[in-house]
Amino acid sequence: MTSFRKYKITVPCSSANIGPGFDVVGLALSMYLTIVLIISPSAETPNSHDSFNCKITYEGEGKNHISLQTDHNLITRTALYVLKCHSINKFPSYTTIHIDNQIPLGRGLGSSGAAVIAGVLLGNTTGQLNLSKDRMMDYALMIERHPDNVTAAMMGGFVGSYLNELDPKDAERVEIPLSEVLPEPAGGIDTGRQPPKPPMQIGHYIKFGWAKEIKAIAVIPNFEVATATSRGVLPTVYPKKDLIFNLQRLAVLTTALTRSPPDPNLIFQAMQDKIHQPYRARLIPGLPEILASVTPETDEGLLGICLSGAGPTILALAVTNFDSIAANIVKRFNAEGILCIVKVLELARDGSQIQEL
Ligand SMILES: Nc1ncnc2c1ncn2[C@@H]1O[C@H](COP(=O)(O)OP(=O)(O)OP(=O)(O)O)[C@@H](O)[C@H]1O
Ligand SMILES: N[C@@H](CCO)C(=O)O
Repeated sequence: MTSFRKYKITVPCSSANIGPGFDVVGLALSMYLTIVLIISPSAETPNSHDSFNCKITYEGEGKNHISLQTDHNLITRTALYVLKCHSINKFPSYTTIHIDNQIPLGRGLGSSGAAVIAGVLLGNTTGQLNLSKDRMMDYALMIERHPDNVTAAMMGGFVGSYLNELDPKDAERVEIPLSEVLPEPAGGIDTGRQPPKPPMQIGHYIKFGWAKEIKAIAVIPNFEVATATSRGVLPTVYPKKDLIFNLQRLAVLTTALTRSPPDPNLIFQAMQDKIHQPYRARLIPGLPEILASVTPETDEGLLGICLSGAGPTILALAVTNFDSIAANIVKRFNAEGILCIVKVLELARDGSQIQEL
């Protein structure tokens, strides 16, 4: 019989790209997705758990539209994928999952990356699989195929990562619940076959330093841009000069952000991008004007400014004057008729955590 077990899973939000590092760098920040997991020998009420032995409750961002159905919800679909790779088709009876999500959805703050990481941790814990964080990353990378958000959310801090190329046979298996095909449950299809275990060490990462005085101001508009849409507007081929532009800046940026005191002139220029932000401007009213007009000259304390992940959130890195920098960005969005909320966030150094309660 199952013994009573209770855990808390905590996963930070993340901001990917930081200007030139498209699909390469991610920054874990202090806003969290939290799950309280209870595995109990009995159910409080009869029939409260579904055919996967699971009951989900939810509060916070997405409360009114995130599916609580175990085979649709990204967190539990991911956990089921991890379990099925180990020939386990259900959660242990009776599993109750309470999700508290503070990360706004579809705003460029890594909500799906956090959900995928939470799901992998959930699968590992419920299946008692004892996977290491490095091995769990392989599962996360099979689902979210760009490593920037998931690596930051799992490992914490400011990270750079690259992926090994997947064998097309592994990449195309329909049992894998790809995060960007949501909300349609087109991935994670139950074919009766065991899904493929990910190859070992799909991803490789390195944690950079981070100057302790730098905080991240997230200006979060009140509309969503799905990552799939925001990737859909990008070209498939780039001019060589634009790639060189980004590579030069990224090489400087990863070290510039470790230096105390940080140099605003170096960082502001090193956060410029020609690979994704210009193309995404048509999805985000006011974006080019905001990125060009909020500078270290106009706003003392500002180091650099960029689109957070796939947008529409604007991320400003700064050392002082957080409120006035935020107000300046909000004012420019307001002029486009867009309301925003603001969060001043710290680096989340530790990444995802699981704690037995
Ligand atoms: N806590 C959650 N529980 C279940 N599903 C979630 C959760 N958070 C996000 N998702 C799923 O991920 C989708 C948002 O993912 P999307 O990749 O479009 O944006 P994002 O991850 O917030 O932004 P970005 O990837 O640019 O940082 C949501 O619409 C939802 O389907
Ligand atoms: N690097 C990704 C992050 C969003 O998930 C992008 O910009 O599309």
